[in-house]
Amino acid sequence: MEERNQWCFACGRLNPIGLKLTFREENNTYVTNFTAGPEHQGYDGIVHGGIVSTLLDEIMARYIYAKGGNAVTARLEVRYRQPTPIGQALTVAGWIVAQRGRFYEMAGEVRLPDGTVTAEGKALVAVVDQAKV
Ligand SMILES: CCCCCCCC(=O)SCCNC(=O)CCNC(=O)[C@H](O)C(C)(C)COP(=O)(O)OP(=O)(O)OC[C@H]1O[C@@H](n2cnc3c(N)ncnc32)[C@H](O)[C@@H]1OP(=O)(O)O
Repeated sequence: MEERNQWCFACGRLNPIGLKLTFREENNTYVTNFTAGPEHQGYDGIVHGGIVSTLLDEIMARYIYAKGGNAVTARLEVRYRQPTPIGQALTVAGWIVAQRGRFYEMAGEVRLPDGTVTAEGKALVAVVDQAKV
């Protein structure tokens, strides 16, 4: 991995308050695991919706980044299907739905260990010139 972007809140190795996500690709799907702590909650025991949104944003945009594009999120939609608990190993997955030129239509989800989907994401990810990111 190149040394740029090491302070990314979601994936940077150097960010002391970041989520420090690591990723793998499985069957054309980009995947990370994350266990939220008390510092990530909104209501007691429940992961803050902004953090859930961050997880989905990251998994969808970073998949295109990992494929070599300078990817930015152009649009993000999150459907919170049920509260996401802290203290459980979440699986966050993202995949490509369609490509139109430099725009990728993406989808993603947050799952509990038993497979329950707590949140679904849709995103439009744009590939931009390196000078812009
Ligand atoms: C270390 C790796 C980390 C990776 C994970 C990080 C993920 C992120 O959080 S990225 C940060 C958040 N995102 C951003 O900051 C992006 C900010 N926005 C931009 O840079 C630009 O608006 C950008 C690149 C999306 C599009 O701009 P630009 O390339 O100039 O396109 P532009 O000329 O405005 O639009 C052309 C057409 O593209 C389409 N389009 C452009 N933007 C959008 C959009 N947001 N939604 C839908 N369609 C769009 C439209 O069809 C548009 O035509 P029209 O304006 O007539 O509808």
